[in-house]
Amino acid sequence: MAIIEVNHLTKEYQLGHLTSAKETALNALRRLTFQPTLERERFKALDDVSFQIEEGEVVGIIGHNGAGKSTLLKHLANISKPTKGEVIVRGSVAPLIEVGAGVNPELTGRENIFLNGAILGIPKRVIQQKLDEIIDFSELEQFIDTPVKRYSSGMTVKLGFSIATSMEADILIVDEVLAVGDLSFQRKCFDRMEDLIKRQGRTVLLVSHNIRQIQRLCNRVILLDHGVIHMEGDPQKVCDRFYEQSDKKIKDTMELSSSKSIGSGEIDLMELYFCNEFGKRTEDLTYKKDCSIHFKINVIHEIEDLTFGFGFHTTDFLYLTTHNSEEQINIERIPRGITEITCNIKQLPLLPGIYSIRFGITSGKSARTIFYGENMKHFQVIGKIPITIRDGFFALDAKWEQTDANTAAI
Ligand SMILES: Nc1ncnc2c1ncn2[C@@H]1O[C@H](COP(=O)(O)OP(=O)(O)OP(=O)(O)O)[C@@H](O)[C@H]1O
Repeated sequence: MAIIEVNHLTKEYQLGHLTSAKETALNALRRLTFQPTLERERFKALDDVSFQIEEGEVVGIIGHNGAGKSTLLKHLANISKPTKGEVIVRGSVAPLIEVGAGVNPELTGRENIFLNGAILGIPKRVIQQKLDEIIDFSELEQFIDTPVKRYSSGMTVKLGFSIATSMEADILIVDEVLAVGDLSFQRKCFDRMEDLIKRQGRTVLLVSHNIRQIQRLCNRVILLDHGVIHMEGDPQKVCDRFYEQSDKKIKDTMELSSSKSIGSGEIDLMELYFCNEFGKRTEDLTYKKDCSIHFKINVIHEIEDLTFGFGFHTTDFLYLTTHNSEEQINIERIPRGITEITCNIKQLPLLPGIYSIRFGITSGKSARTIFYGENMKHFQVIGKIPITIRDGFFALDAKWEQTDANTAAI
């Protein structure tokens, strides 16, 4: 029998408040005249969600902000009640939801350890045995007899995590906590989670925006989108879908963002577009395929000795290429009117993701700026790459070889 069963779970919240004096007065009048009052708009944070989790499974829940992840965990931890549907949990739950959840601010760290143990039905004697280890892991020896309300949020999470992961509940529910606290503590938490999962075979539900962590720790992933299960199953496939969704979202919002440019007024950039390896206009470039970038300019005054350059940058302005080497071209003279300058790129080395372009034109040895713009055009690089090279921006065209084999040393 599944350890967790979620059947047609729906959670509705009410949107906004009836705060305006007019609305309040109108409702009073309606009540007096026995008419129905104005209702606040309702919306579904979870909409008919069903799934099951077997004992020993490690399930990741991912999705964009507001997708319903925390709401779902709160129902599993019995902190929230469904509007419709049911949640069946066959075992004890150690929830680590929201900073400090499960931790009472009025009590000291030590008292909280006993309180949490008692809630999970763990005998005092057993908690006593675990006490040193919990305090040691939390790195809070000095403050363990201080009320938690005097702790920083990072300290509260350290305490909460140490308690939740030491109590040996059947199910551990963790919301985003691995991203809190200092880096060395995050590392420790991650190692402990791996230990709980791999060595102890605990059932774990994990919410995180750190998709890499989810992929590494979980054997199943649920992708939530606007309160419904968008996809569920193999971590790599589901996380790939999430990356695709995120890339598209960034691209959609990017197209609305404006570019920044300065210029002397002698030249205008009229159009910037890409072509694929077959010379066809495209919005998306493909990793490791040839492509070209086309700059259509309007020369208002004839200028001599021009240098054109461009570079790629990330959407948060990390420059990935300089624009003073191969990305440059010198042109002696361009007449007035519309001209197109094209740069051909062999086997685009940018890894799949969203990028943008900066573009500049200078004149003469002094490199007088004629035009310079950043964020001129956002584009997506697509292509299949192994999941292991998801981070970084470039793939080097490199080959390994063994250049020396010294067998004598063995
Ligand atoms: N108590 C509440 N009252 C009203 N709306 C709420 C309440 N709690 C959550 N919501 C709304 O429900 C939706 C889902 O919220 P939830 O916190 O579950 O999302 P999430 O996927 O965990 O998001 P995030 O990644 O930002 O933490 C959001 O639109 C949120 O504003």
